[in-house]
Amino acid sequence: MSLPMAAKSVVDLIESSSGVHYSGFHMDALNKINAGTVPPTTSVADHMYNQPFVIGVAGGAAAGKTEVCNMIIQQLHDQRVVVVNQDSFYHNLTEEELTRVQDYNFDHPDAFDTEQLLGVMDKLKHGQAVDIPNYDFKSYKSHAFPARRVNPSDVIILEGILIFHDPRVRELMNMKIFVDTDADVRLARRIKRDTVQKSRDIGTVLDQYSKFVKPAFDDFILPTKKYADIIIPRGGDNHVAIDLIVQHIRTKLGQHDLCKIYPNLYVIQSTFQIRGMHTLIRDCQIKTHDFVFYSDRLIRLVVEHGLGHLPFTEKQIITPTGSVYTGVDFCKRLCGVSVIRSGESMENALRACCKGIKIGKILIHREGEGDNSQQLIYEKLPNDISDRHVLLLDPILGTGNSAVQAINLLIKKGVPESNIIFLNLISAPQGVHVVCKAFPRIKIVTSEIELGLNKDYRVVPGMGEFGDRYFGTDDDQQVVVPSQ
Ligand SMILES: Nc1ncnc2c1ncn2[C@@H]1O[C@H](COP(=O)(O)OP(=O)(O)O)[C@@H](O)[C@H]1O
Ligand SMILES: Nc1ccn([C@@H]2O[C@H](COP(=O)(O)O)[C@@H](O)[C@H]2O)c(=O)n1
Ligand SMILES: [Mg+2]
Repeated sequence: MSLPMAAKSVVDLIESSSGVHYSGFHMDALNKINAGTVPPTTSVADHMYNQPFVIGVAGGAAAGKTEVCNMIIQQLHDQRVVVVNQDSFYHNLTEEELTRVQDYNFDHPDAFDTEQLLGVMDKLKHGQAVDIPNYDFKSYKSHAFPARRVNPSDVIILEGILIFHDPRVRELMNMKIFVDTDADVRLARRIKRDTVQKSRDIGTVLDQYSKFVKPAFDDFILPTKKYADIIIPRGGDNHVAIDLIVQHIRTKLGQHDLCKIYPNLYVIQSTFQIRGMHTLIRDCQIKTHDFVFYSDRLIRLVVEHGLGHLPFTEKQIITPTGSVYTGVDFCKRLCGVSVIRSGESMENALRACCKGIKIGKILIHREGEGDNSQQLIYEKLPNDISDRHVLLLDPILGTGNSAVQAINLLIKKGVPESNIIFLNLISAPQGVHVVCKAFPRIKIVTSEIELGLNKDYRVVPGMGEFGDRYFGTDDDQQVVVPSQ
């Protein structure tokens, strides 16, 4: 698919994204677009997908790597996380090797099929599902059990004793963790695990340990500790380390690439609740009352987040226990401005948060579809707006043309650019570029960044004509349902 020049930079940007949600856009949607059943967008390339956040977890055998991975997964409960174990890529043994399995070194880098692992990671990073062998430690075979289907995810954890050994594998990782557990503890756990789970006798376990496991740890595993970004002593017992790691991953996942380019763009932290609400209101089949209910919930979150960016002053009060509480006082010089008509859907949430707030209005007419097709029709703003912080309300940022008109008007009225906070439910990258480039000091708060704009300059995946859907005037609206 060829791309217009203007859209290319957005595609490049999206390609390099480190993984926040692009409005639930997935490969099947891309396939439909390629098949012509969904209108193409101005910013879709064949290789567009979310780049997962890849975490490497290395450490000696029985150090607690799996335990650490499980704890990370549990704490990242609102993200799609998948673990890829290096064990899955053990080479199958030849008949001869099988007869003398006690002489086989399972702790040597050559025991693993690293090319296959790289192939799997390449597919996952390109948004494709993969089938990963399910290695059987008892029969030493990688095809004894059915393969495990792994879908592309927000976070991929690559776990294994020698996962830092090959530089090509290391390069895939955004974060490297080394689980550093005392050798005696590792040996004790290994004896227990191998005798109970693998039904091996203790003599065999100890022979393998002294012949291969310990030397390989010293020669190959320990030397990779230097590549780690984080070393976790005591493995899964180290709750502080796990908490810090999870916090870091959350920050990275929440940091959209656009946010890195434009520090004044704030995408609210995605949770299952937020994605669930987006799923509902984006659904073309939803009933008006549900659309309003879930839009209101999301709008409230955006408004609350936006209010958090207002300046504050310190305030001390006395609590009923007679204690002094040092808190903050809300910013009082504040008003809202809604862009008619969809912006009016955000007024209730603003009123609910800011008692008695003044709300002005701007009506911009969209004439034609291209650039510079907007016309200011009406405005009614508080007289003293230049002294106020302004929360500009428009649920959808598309091309950015209306937003630029509205912001220009506010600036003409004397509002300092840095006093404007633009609140959206969804924002197209194109609009973000246009607004942030024209007004680098305003803040944009949004709940999701969209894939882009279609040939009609409509936001996709989008949610249609927001005002019509919210105010129930969308009865005769055509809905394009992509064929399956
Ligand atoms: N913090 C811990 N306390 C007690 N036992 C643990 C702990 N972490 C792991 N284990 C046990 O030790 C064994 C090895 O842990 P595992 O996480 O599978 O290690 P690895 O994946 O590094 O080989 C398992 O049987 C596991 O249940
Ligand atoms: N057939 C096999 C294959 C591997 N091992 C041992 O497993 C250890 C790696 O797994 P971890 O979960 O502990 O990382 C490694 O030390 C191999 O010796 C085995 O015993 N049998
Ligand atoms: Mg393990």
